[in-house]
Amino acid sequence: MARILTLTLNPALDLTVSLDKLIPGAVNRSLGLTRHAAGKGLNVAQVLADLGHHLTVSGFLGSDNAQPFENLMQARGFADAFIRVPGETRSNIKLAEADGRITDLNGPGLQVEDEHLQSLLDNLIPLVAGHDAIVVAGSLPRGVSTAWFAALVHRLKASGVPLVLDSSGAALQAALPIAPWMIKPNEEELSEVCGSDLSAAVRKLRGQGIEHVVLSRGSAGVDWHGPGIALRAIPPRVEVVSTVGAGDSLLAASLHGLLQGWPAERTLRMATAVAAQAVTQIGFGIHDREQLARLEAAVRLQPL
Ligand SMILES: Nc1ncnc2c1ncn2[C@@H]1O[C@H](COP(=O)(O)OP(=O)(O)OP(=O)(O)O)[C@@H](O)[C@H]1O
Ligand SMILES: O=P(O)(O)OC[C@@]1(O)O[C@H](CO)[C@@H](O)[C@@H]1O
Repeated sequence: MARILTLTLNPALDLTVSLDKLIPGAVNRSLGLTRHAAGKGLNVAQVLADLGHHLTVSGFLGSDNAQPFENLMQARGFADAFIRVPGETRSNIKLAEADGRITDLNGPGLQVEDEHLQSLLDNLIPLVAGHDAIVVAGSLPRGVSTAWFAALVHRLKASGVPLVLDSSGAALQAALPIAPWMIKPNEEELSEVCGSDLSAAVRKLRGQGIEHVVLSRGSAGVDWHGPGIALRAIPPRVEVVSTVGAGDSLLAASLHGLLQGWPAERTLRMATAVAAQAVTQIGFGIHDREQLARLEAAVRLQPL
């Protein structure tokens, strides 16, 4: 199995509040609260670990509330390469309604100073060569400029290790010209940075050297454009508990199939099933192999 490095510059404690129906401006009675150490790169790492890979996880972590993250890393056997920064890692609030609607309230994140940026580089760059793939995922905390981020992505790409990127807004925009090996935007993220003609955007991105564009389309499924690959996957209907992390699960399982050298159809079928399973749960990872096999059998694939 592969050694994979994930970078979560802006991790979060996900506080998921379950409630029947959200009425903004009213006193709402919740049904329950769950708390997970999370953030896109860490979520990806959990799915990859369940698929048998060895993980190193990096990014910035607030030293005042690092315990849940340290517990996760220890329980999962992740190599901890996070740089500690004074303060608290943000808490992101997810309001999960009974009909499956999710409202995200994501915080801005830690204040990162120049010394922490330097520590991250000093620590991360020597690690890169020992890995088979790098995943850079999520937003940027305060103090991390898009220019610094782009320079980092550039260095990671120059290492020659396959680089996967999942970000949004200005960070995504700044990193696209560097042409990561694979990107996984959702439709909204791609149209925000490339305009509303998504087919033209995908053609342009592929033309500038991005090998795999995995475009996630929520409950409508996934379009995957790659070398000799133009495939759409339509997931089976599932009972939605929380869509948080569905994109991370899709990315992780797609990377798994690619690293295993599987045919595109097998990879996309499995990744779509892993993502569909993710929406049936709060939290991250593959917990029910039988359900996964049933979901896989029910994924429909079409040429694009
Ligand atoms: N209701 C659903 N039923 C089945 N599969 C779903 C559903 N919602 C999402 N998925 C699967 O999860 C994938 C990722 O979802 P989405 O496009 O919402 O990603 P995302 O916005 O990056 O998610 P997140 O950032 O919350 O991880 C979709 O491409 C699809 O395969
Ligand atoms: O604010 P970002 O970094 O864009 O996204 C953070 C986040 O919403 O992404 C994950 C789901 O993909 C959650 O665990 C986490 O709270």
